[in-house]
Amino acid sequence: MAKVETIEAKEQNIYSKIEDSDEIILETNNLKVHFKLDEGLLEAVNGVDIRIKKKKTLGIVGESGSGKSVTAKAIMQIVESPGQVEGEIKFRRRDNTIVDIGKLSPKGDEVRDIRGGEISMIFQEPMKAFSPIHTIGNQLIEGIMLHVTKDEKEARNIAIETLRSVGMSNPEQRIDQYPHELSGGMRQRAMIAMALCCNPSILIADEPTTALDVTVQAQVLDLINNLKEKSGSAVIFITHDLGVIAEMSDDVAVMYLGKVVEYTDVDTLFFGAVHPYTQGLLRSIPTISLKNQRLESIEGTVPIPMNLPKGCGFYSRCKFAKDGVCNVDDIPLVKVKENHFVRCVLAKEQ
Ligand SMILES: Nc1ncnc2c1ncn2[C@@H]1O[C@H](COP(=O)(O)OP(=O)(O)OP(=O)(O)O)[C@@H](O)[C@H]1O
Repeated sequence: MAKVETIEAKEQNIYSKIEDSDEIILETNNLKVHFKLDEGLLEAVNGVDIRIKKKKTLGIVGESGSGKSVTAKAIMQIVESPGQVEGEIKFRRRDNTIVDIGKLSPKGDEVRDIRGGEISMIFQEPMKAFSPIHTIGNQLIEGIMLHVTKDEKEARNIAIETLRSVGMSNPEQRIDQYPHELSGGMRQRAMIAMALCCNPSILIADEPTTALDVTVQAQVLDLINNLKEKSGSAVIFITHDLGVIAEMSDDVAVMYLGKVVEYTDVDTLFFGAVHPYTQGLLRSIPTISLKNQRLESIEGTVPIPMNLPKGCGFYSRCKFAKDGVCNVDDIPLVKVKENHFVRCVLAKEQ
């Protein structure tokens, strides 16, 4: 087992920084999103550091409630009230200037310019992305005219070509249809077209295939992979499904209770995971060789991130948890080897 360096990751400057690497297009540093509720302070995202690299996909995986979607919403500056965002969200704009999205006004011009134009998002449910009272074309053209060209005819042509590129048949006619007139798979394609029509530097896909049947799911995943190759965009792919992570990701951040608990490249994740939570997720994937055996699942559920005790967030569900060791202080993310970081005090013993 690799030797664990027990110095806090950040102190060692384990990640290269956006200023030092042309490869990095977005980085978050100590990103926090808290909701002040009547019941107490809900710490949905609690100190997340991620790096998004050009032409690469970062998969974010974890069970429901681990803070994946709220992390994405913070990057887009679309966290609902009463959410408060803290920490840095440094983004390399097309002109190579670096802005801290977290410091921009969520309703200001610069955020609007970035959102939809340079960073765009696709959701699980396409009806969320479309207005039901306007045609697909009107909605695509509006975005293109805001970010790409003021010429309506040119914008319509770009919209048609983008619909064609995502595999929409008959785009010249489909463009004038309303969202409810399209099938689920076609609506998903239209939403991807809307996200891509301005050629974003980053595409955030939040469980984009969960609601689709298996064949359409595979087509949509292929589409995202192909478009990444063609357009050079980076992708943040959010899912609870490790099978999809294997297919889509270059790097992976495993999230639990608002924190990244393991961060590494996709091969190391599948063949050398160290965190007990990641290992539990891996044991719950069905495989052909395990066809007749019971799958293990991680007992219990992700707690609500409110009034949390000190120590490891996974303590209450961890098979290896040690009283007096894991429940004393907050656990830092440590480097186990190059490009592999784990938040577990027992990582060394495993
Ligand atoms: N608008 C909000 N107000 C209050 N709490 C919220 C809000 N949005 C999210 N949360 C809480 O923040 C935590 C993280 O939620 P989030 O949606 O990011 O989880 P997730 O990992 O994306 O899960 P899922 O896969 O179910 O979407 C959860 O406890 C959730 O209940």
